[in-house]
Amino acid sequence: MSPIPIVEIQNVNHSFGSGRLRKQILFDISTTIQPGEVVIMTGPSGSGKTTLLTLIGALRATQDGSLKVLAQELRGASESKLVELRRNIGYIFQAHNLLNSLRAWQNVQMSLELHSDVSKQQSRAMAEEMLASVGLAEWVNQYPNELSGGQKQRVAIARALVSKPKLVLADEPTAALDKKSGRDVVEIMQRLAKQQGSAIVLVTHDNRILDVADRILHMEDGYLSSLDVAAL
Ligand SMILES: Nc1ncnc2c1ncn2[C@@H]1O[C@H](COP(=O)(O)OP(=O)(O)OP(=O)(O)O)[C@@H](O)[C@H]1O
Repeated sequence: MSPIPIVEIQNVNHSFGSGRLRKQILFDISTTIQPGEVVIMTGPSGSGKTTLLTLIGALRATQDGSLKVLAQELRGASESKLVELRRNIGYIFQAHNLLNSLRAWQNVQMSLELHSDVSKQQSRAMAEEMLASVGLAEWVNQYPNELSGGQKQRVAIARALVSKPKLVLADEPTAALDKKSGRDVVEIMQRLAKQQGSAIVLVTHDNRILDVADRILHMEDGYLSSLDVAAL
């Protein structure tokens, strides 16, 4: 029996605006993402990548077609279902939104607070362990302002992964990083995804990291196609 897909998208269309200003951005998108898969989405600016990522992340309403995440249909789902689902998704977005008044470990611990089955003591230990696994064992007590861009991004990754989400969505996670930090960051994500059996969907313009992908999806003018990884 094949595993239950993490993401199942069928014939999704998406438009912004209404009336004469209505503009279709996504056209007939279909794809399936399996547990443990690292999927990279590339494509020119404005082609619709972030729109699709936010649809998958239950951050905007699915208008047309079917979009299932962790076997839950998002189209027509109630807000409470969507809130529940979002707890199972790790988000790593470009502006890492760390809270400057909190230490690194507290920023990571925050995302465990939604999980009522974890005690404060446990969640601190889990946060510190996750920071260690992204190479920040010595930095758990620092505030974001005391960290470099690459280190902040690693804190954001630790925060997204500490609750072991089944799905991780990352929008340009390496954009602000130098070559080595960018490489480190995606390799950490890849390793943790494989260990935890999570799926990762990563939007990037950064050609240097394409080799971490199991599959590359290319978006062009709102249409999605698969690129052959072996041919790259
Ligand atoms: N809230 C919105 N209202 C209206 N149009 C929008 C909205 N969000 C995005 N768009 C438009 O949808 C199109 C696709 O945008 P999207 O951000 O998905 O592209 P992208 O491929 O992620 O681009 P980039 O690589 O520059 O981030 C663009 O033409 C954009 O202007």
